Amino acid sequence: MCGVVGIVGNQPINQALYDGLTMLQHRGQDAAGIMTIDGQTLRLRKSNGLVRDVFHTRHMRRLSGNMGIGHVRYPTAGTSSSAEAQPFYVNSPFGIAMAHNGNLTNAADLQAALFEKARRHINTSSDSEILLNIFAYELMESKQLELSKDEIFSAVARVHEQVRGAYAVVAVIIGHGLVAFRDPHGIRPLALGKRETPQGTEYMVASESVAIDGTGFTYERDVEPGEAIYISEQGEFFSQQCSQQPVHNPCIFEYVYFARPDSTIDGVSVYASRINMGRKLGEKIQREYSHLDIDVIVPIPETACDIALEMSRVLNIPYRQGFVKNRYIGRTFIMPGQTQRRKSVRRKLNAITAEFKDKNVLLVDDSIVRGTTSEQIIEMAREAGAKNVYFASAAPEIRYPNVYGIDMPSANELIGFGREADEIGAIIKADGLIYQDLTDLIDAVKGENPSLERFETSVFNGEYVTGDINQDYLDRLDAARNDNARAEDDQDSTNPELYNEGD
Ligand SMILES: O=P(O)(O)OC[C@H]1O[C@H](OP(=O)(O)OP(=O)(O)O)[C@H](O)[C@@H]1O
Ligand SMILES: NC(=O)CC[C@H](N)C(=O)O
Ligand SMILES: [Mg+2]
Repeated sequence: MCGVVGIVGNQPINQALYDGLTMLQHRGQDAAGIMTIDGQTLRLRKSNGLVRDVFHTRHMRRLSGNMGIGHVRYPTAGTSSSAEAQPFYVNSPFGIAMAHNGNLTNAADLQAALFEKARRHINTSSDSEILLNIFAYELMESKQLELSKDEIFSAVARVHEQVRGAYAVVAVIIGHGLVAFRDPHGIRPLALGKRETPQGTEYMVASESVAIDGTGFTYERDVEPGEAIYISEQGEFFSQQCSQQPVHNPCIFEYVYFARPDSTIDGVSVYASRINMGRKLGEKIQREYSHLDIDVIVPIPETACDIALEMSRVLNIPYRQGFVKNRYIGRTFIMPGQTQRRKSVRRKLNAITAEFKDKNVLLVDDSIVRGTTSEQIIEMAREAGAKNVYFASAAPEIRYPNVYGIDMPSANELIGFGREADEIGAIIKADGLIYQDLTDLIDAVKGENPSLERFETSVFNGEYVTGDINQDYLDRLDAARNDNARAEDDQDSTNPELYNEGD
């Protein structure tokens, strides 16, 4: 799940882009990049690493100009090579840079079509470079030396007709302005903000509203599914629905895990939805598991803390922070390899022995994906002296791969694949395992915005909203992107960074 930002200002925006990316760091820890436009020149810095490590003072000085975009990356296609860090750049037409959150499901077909019809070369294995080239190709359709807003919007409409999957995009076009658009299902989030200055209005687009709040902009609204926004260099604002049939299916996993609790996505406060998840899960335990003798509820930091606190209220059982999180270790789930993920759990979380000794503990997490965290945490609770260790997950069993921007490409790597709760419980060695029901999870989010009728819930029920995913597709994805295949790919990925300005 990457994070994107874009700003059209009337003063240098490098610092605001940097600050926005810092507030989106939880969406991608692998690489970061910023591209600005200064007059007729695109200025770039991108590399592997956290935002604070990628941008030093000398890079920030280079990123001049009043308009630009930024990206934090969590790879879901291609490799982790710095050559695939974003934004990507293409020189024709005009000079375009793009940053993308999501994952395309017909990338291979698009790449072949691009070569057939336009002899366009894609230099990396990133789906985002393909998306940029499709957009560039469609902008080429206009034969004028200057693009009108209508030509930009019809180019986005043609992108929607060809591209399948999830994409929330920000792009800048030299001599024109910033374009942002969201796929017709609105799977990945994209928010719009504004800031008034004596020189006029400045605009910001970002994956989450938290980046808008944190940089002194004011959150206005979300970009609609299928909608495109164009803000010219002069600060004129235009928007248009570019899809014939937008159907809103926001990814429910944003609310479970990805997004920060202080963000609002599609009219839903992420924090409030997590409180609702805690309430629903607490009520299920009250209804169906009242025989469990629980002394204490302990969250697995960090995302599950809000959920567990609400469960403690519903169940009237004390909440204790039995694990301390090392604030210098990042999120485990979005790390690129299983070895790294396994090692990180113990480095990241440490038990406070007294909180477990001789107690029956209910551990609470937002989700169980590969089981990396839950298995080790239960072991740690036992080592700390717990009597019985129960485990509750605020998301239902994750049984199916994700193809829309969450790196779960292989069903075999999911602990919930083909297993029922008691089998999963036996593997993670829990004395009891309770999952949220999918209807309750949906109600927890929908309760905050009843106008949301559908969600992207494929990891729980195997229903893929774009309608183009079959078993054959999933088998190919598994073969290409399971952990072993990826380790080999990453070793081979010595591809030079074509457009980077170096260190
Ligand atoms: O079953 P697994 O494969 O271990 O994945 C699920 C775990 O990973 C995530 O935590 P993470 O450490 O990424 O971030 P957090 O600090 O925001 O909870 C999530 O909150 C679960 O704890
Ligand atoms: N998580 C994402 O949104 C990833 C974007 C893109 N597919 C990449 O791998 O770079
Ligand atoms: Mg966690």
